[in-house]
Amino acid sequence: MAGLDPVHRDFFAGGAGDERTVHANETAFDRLRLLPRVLRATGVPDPRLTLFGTVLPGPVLIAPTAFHRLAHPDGETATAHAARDTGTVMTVSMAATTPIEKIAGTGARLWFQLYPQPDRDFTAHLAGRAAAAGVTALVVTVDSPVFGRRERDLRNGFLDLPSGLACENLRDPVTGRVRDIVLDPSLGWDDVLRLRAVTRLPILVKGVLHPADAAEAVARGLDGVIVSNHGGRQLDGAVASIDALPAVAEAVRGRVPVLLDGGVRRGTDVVTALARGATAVLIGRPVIWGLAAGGRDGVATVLRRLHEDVVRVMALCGAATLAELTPDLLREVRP
Ligand SMILES: Cc1cc2nc3c(=O)[nH]c(=O)nc-3n(C[C@H](O)[C@H](O)[C@H](O)COP(=O)(O)O)c2cc1C
Ligand SMILES: O=C(O)C(=O)c1ccccc1
Repeated sequence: MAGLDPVHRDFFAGGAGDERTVHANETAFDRLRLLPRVLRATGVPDPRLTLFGTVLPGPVLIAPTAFHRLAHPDGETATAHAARDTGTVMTVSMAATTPIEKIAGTGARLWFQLYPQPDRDFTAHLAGRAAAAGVTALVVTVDSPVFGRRERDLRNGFLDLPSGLACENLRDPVTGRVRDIVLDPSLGWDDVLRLRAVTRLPILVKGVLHPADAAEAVARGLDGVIVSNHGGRQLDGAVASIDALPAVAEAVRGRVPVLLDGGVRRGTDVVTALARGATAVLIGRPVIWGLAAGGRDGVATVLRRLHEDVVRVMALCGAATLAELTPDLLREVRP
């Protein structure tokens, strides 16, 4: 195995500023301890859930991450094969280095993430292209009016993909050239809602931390909320995802699914997030590390181990189903 180029490792691992939020996403779980129930005769727990009408084998999905071909030559195709092998959903990044049609050829369940582009026609084209390829939901990332200041990348001079790799889904249908991703500080709710007119797919907003924004998303008829600080890569100093979750779940009141990403590494983290009100979780970096270490099989191993761990932790907590993961199973302790 070639191993990751240290510059690319920094791109994947790193975050904004002092990486306080990167760190906080993981350490915030340390303050939350489980209060297990006993003698509940659960048998083997059932970790399945239904999301947008589809039964998934468990509550762990793949978060959108850019540039998989920097981690492994098979790139997003390998990740998608692993998603297919395990039955989970892969959220394909707008910054994928493989065309969505090729990723869809694996037969995996896919969602597609996008940043609405100032060129509205191109955004509509992209949503239509993803839908035509067979994705079953759109994820609109709303925490990126500008790029976070990623100091590792600045130090390393990592600015762009090496030649031979490109954001294949940004190919202009007319010119055939790959467009640059434009982050748009003028983006508003109306820009997200414009996607409603071009697709019947469920639309989730990703990157919500404030409960008022979650309430707004529901009020505007969006289909799901992803509590996320972009893995600490955007606003350094933003609250850890798991700490933003309770207020968001309270604001949403079960009207739409509330997903969470950021710092989820173990079955205990998954169970903690669900007990705090998440419907499901997504993982970002663990997928990249599995991909870099072993391609399709590496990602499948990460997904399978986490899945098995979730089932074990459910059993140890006395929970037969995900619905039994409730806030009474948690205690907050002093660090
Ligand atoms: C290398 C990398 C690339 C990412 N690219 C995207 C992206 O293209 N679009 C997006 O919405 N989020 C992106 N994210 C954020 C992830 O979707 C997710 O929010 C985050 O990785 C979750 O935290 P975790 O890595 O601690 O699991 C990226 C994260 C990483 C680490
Ligand atoms: O790295 C990221 O977090 C990210 O979102 C991204 C988006 C577009 C291109 C490269 C990275």
